[in-house]
Amino acid sequence: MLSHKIKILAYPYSRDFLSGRQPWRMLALHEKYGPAVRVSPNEVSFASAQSWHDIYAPRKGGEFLKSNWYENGSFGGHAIVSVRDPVEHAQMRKYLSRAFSEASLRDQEDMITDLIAKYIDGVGKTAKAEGVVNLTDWHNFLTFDIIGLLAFGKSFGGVESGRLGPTYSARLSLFSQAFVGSIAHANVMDTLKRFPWLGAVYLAFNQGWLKGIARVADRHMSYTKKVIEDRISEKTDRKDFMHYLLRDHPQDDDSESFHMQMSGHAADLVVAGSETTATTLSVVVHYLLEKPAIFKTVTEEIHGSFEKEEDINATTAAPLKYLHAVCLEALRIFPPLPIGPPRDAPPEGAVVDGVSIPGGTLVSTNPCAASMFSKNFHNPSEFIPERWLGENKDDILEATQPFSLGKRGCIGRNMAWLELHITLARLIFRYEIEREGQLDWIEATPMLLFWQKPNLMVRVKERIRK
Ligand code: HEM
Repeated sequence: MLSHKIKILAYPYSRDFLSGRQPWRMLALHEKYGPAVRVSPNEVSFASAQSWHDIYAPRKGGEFLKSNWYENGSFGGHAIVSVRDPVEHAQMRKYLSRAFSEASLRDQEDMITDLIAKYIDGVGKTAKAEGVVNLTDWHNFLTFDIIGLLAFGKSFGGVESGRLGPTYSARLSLFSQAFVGSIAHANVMDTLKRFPWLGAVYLAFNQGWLKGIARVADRHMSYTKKVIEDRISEKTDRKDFMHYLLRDHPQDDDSESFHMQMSGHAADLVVAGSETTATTLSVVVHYLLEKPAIFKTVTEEIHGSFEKEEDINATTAAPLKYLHAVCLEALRIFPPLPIGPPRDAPPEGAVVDGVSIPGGTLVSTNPCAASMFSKNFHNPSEFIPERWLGENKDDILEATQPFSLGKRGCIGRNMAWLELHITLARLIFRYEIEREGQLDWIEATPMLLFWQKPNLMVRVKERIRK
């Protein structure tokens, strides 16, 4: 039995999920009912620092494993993000870790910086030609290009063309269309699983639509597999992810299952590593434009630290304390992964944040709710980088865990930090940035598994350095 401490709600969880406002509805429920809320018959949502620890950190006894929600995606759940079996995952994580080690990141830094330099130039050129630039697009170009280059051996050509030009549309359009399709598929399947009876009725009336979505997901898989086969047969000494995966993967063969697994990893890396980083970049710029005093402080920090833009690299940008605090605050106020990563309670049950949870119950910590809960942060809707600097007795900082934690925590967080630090430091070093029009970021950003980001229209002008 679920502990008496939590209320049972007749809550239209999946309807909210499809409406795009689910993270904010979850926050409202937590504000009303507390840090543990039972959101569907077999599911409890949490919003506390302790729950992050209890559910996701390594623990003695049975673990909380990824739920069957992860099987909704493509490649049948046998790639790094979606695999559920802990033994299979540990094996994958071990050989993937080498592609994400400090040494590998150093090998990859030049490739990443080269794309960031193209992004910086491209933003300026577009502003000159068109007056305004949509930074949301440019952050997508940049982060998809970086992961494209590292995971597939080919950038999508976004920062080079700066528009849906022939190379870009041929590669990214197909991929992103397929990507969105596969996410929509995952979303619908998730909703149907929660309400099997309703699901059966729904499916009976919507066969064509569902088949359409499944076809797009299939296209995603075939396209990914083709690109990976090209990469596997390419002779190159480029130190991209595939270099390490092909070197360290235990199965040294040319079989269909080997190709499928490499394709699955590459697809998972694109999904996990591009949208999330692009969201953070846009959220940082949005809030800097909202808060001129904060923008001024971070600009002074960057200008006080560098003489030339080329001096900004992973080693020199990482110590910029205020910039780092700005990024942490962006990750708190708008967590890039908007859903609570779902886990099954171990068969013998467990205690999460003081609540007894029976075996098999679906649990998660909701990132938005935990990051914005008034019991965790003072003025939670205010963008205050100072929370992350010096002593802080007002906030429970561990309540926000944008990269999650434990064995299934983000393997790419060092790479994400590298991208955030260099990109933002170089952008702010080179340009004065002004907003064009108005934007309420939270209102304008629905969530459909990933955030559907609004346009971030800005004017940029090269700074004249004294
Ligand atoms: C700001 C940027 C990022 C954020 C906020 C973020 C967040 C997360 C979160 C919350 C998880 C746990 C997901 C879950 O339990 O379902 C995760 C896992 C993961 N992330 Fe990231 N991520 C970011 C960037 C990246 C990058 C750049 C890469 C790769 C290039 C990456 C690769 C992965 C992978 C492979 C996993 C699955 C790890 C495993 O299960 O062993 N992420 N990330």
